[in-house]
Amino acid sequence: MGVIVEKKKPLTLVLTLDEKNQKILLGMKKRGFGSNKFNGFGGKLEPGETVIQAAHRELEEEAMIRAVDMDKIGINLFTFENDPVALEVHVFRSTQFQGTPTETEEMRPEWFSYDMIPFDSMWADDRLWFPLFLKGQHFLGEFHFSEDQKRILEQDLRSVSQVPDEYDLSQRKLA
Ligand SMILES: COc1nc(N)nc2c1ncn2[C@H]1C[C@H](O)[C@@H](COP(=O)(O)OP(=O)(O)OP(=O)(O)O)O1
Repeated sequence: MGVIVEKKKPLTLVLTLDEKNQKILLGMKKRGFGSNKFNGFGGKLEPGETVIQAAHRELEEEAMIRAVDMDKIGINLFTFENDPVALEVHVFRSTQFQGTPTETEEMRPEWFSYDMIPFDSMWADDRLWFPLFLKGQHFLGEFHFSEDQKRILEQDLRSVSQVPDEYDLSQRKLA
């Protein structure tokens, strides 16, 4: 079962929706972790930064847009075979923004219709939690990946009424 997790690293992930036209803004990651995959915009926290501050900053840095609203919709805890550090990814849903999505050093933004989301070119977990996300349902997920980061070996996903500030490792379902 799962892996022994010694610590977790918080990260942000912002997904921007055009609800009127039923479209989602994704970015092709051009470098680093998850490169050559479409994903939302986000990354690590800088020293002294809160999760929400990091979410806004990363969206501005990677897509050149400023979110007007930001709803924390879920947390996904990712573990990998033979790695004691879990990634705690705080997922945000934004429906209004200022500016024009623009290609940056890290990401190439592109809009996709809800029914044409390129799951084959995304992380394997995305097709599992996106349906909850698109419906606006709050969730907590755990995904345990193979060492090569390609396959999900175990997973747990549940709707919650409220998303906690952080993922309580003592409550892990895959422990
Ligand atoms: C493992 O499964 C994942 N699925 C999804 N959908 N997203 C994930 C997964 N693992 C990580 N992420 C997200 C979380 C972040 O938004 C990015 C990774 O951020 P990165 O490591 O690139 O952080 P930066 O601060 O931008 O990195 P630089 O140091 O390169 O600026 O992926």
